[in-house]
Amino acid sequence: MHGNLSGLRPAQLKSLGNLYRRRIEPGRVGSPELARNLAELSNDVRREVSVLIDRRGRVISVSVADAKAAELPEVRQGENRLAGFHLLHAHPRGGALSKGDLSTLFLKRLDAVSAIEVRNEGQPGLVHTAHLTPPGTVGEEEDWRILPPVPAFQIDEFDLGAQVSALEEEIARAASTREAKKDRERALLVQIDQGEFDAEERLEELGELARTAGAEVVYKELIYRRNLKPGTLVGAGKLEELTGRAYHLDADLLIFGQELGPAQAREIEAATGLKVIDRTQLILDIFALHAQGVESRLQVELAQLRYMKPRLLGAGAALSRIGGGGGSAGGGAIGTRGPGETKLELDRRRINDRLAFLEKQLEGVAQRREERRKSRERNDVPVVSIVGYTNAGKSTLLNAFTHAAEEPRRVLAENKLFATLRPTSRQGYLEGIGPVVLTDTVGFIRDLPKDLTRAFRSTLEEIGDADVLLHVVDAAGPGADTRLDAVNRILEELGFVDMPTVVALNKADAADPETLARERERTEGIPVSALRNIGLADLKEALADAIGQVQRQELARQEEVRALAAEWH
Ligand SMILES: Nc1nc2c(ncn2[C@@H]2O[C@H](COP(=O)(O)OP(=O)(O)OP(=O)(O)O)[C@@H](O)[C@H]2O)c(=O)[nH]1
Ligand SMILES: [Mg+2]
Repeated sequence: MHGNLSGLRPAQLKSLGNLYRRRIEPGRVGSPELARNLAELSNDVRREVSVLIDRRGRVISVSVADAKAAELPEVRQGENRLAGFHLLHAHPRGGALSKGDLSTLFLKRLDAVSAIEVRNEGQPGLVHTAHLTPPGTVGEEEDWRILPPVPAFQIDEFDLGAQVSALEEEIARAASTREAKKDRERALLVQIDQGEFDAEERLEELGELARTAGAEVVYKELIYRRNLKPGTLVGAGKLEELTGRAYHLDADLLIFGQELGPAQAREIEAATGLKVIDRTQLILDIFALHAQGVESRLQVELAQLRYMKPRLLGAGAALSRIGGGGGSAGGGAIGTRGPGETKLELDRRRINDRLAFLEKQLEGVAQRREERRKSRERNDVPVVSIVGYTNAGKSTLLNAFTHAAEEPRRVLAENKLFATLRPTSRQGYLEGIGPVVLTDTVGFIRDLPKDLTRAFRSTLEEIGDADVLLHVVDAAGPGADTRLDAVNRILEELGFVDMPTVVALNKADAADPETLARERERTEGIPVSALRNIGLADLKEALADAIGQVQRQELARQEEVRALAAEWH
């Protein structure tokens, strides 16, 4: 027996215990006799009394509590089933199904919930029953259907068994059509707005990230919260609402726009029954999908493991949560994909070994890269590093600049975030300068996850080798200025301050003229379209000027050194 039993007399406890002996006809809500018992008892103890009945008509649990607090076994019958039992309880003060009753029905996937109104003298009055509606119900329909109330002596007339079978069939049918269509994972997106000016843009960007990771975004919401709840960030009520939405939109993935702590993710997952991933996990997942070549794969795996390590510690549940997916970059569920061979199913001890191994491997790769860099330096060819926000058009611009329109010289450019992870250098030519090396590299994003920055350190450091930076901005998308600032902030964090920079306002063909003019004024950038070959001559001229200036400064410096040396001799 469960619930608040304090102050109950032995006789009352005995009567409650006797409820376990009651059996009803399978597939019915209850029997008139059981309804009478419950009403009497509830009246007697002046509290709600609940019984849980399984599909064979047996009472499996008795609680002196309302529906929300009633003891429910923690069984999940699989995605396509209901819980396999229904809740019957008595309201000592009368009244129909409460909000708590209905949300328990929904969240616990009960077969049904029924409330017996208790009249004076403990007589059972009307019985109110509700059951779930099929998933995918849209429009005005609620998550549940409330049946017309019946008097207690007719409680056994409703065919609950038939209703449950029909509903389960419906749920299974929806699931199998979805399976057959091989749909992409359907995701709900949530961005918490704490008053940031770019909250809207962040939600938009989260959508782009989700799309790139292969999810179908079926719902997005900006949730304003001045103060975050420690456990669930948004609070239990909001999570209930999201659970309902997910059910009707047939989604099972919930993506948060902010990084979730290990305990938070687990708590939100437990409350919603959905797979929960955060923005960092999503970005890591995209990197895992796009990683090609030894170095990028090592880097991505390192970043993933570092992110996961604290999330694996001390939690069996978390381990299965993260380890569930496939190991290949192509397959597997979003948030669980890993690069290369390694499945992300390592235990705590092996993680440390693997981390040490990856770090060592990367050191080796970085060293070889360093040697290559040195030999290039000796060549004295000026280097231009193309930097910018992800999807700004860096790779497209490199292709346009180096006339590398054909395979195999063409570098991959596509409408996906983080298409490029590996720095690629191409030889180009600038009038008045001669041959130059142009290097395309991994794109930036605001709040770049720290684990990624660390893992990609050697790749990012190469940016600093450039004589001139070519900062590519997508001038067509919303918030060009925020993205430009975000890139500058990251460059600063990486220690690249005061590097000679030329700004290219790309996608000018698609940009709104007003925005373009404003950005031009603000950044002294040069409008171009890498895709349509517009403005490239101007851009080349600006680059040549910048390189020329760097070279003149370098000459002057060498001159000074020579003069100093001459003085000393
Ligand atoms: N309209 C328009 N689209 C462009 C232009 N330049 C690039 N794009 C498109 O923008 C998308 C991203 O281009 P990429 O060159 O892959 O961008 P990136 O900066 O290398 O992106 P990441 O490597 O993912 O960081 C592609 O779909 C391009 O076709 C342009 O001048 N105008
Ligand atoms: Mg690229």
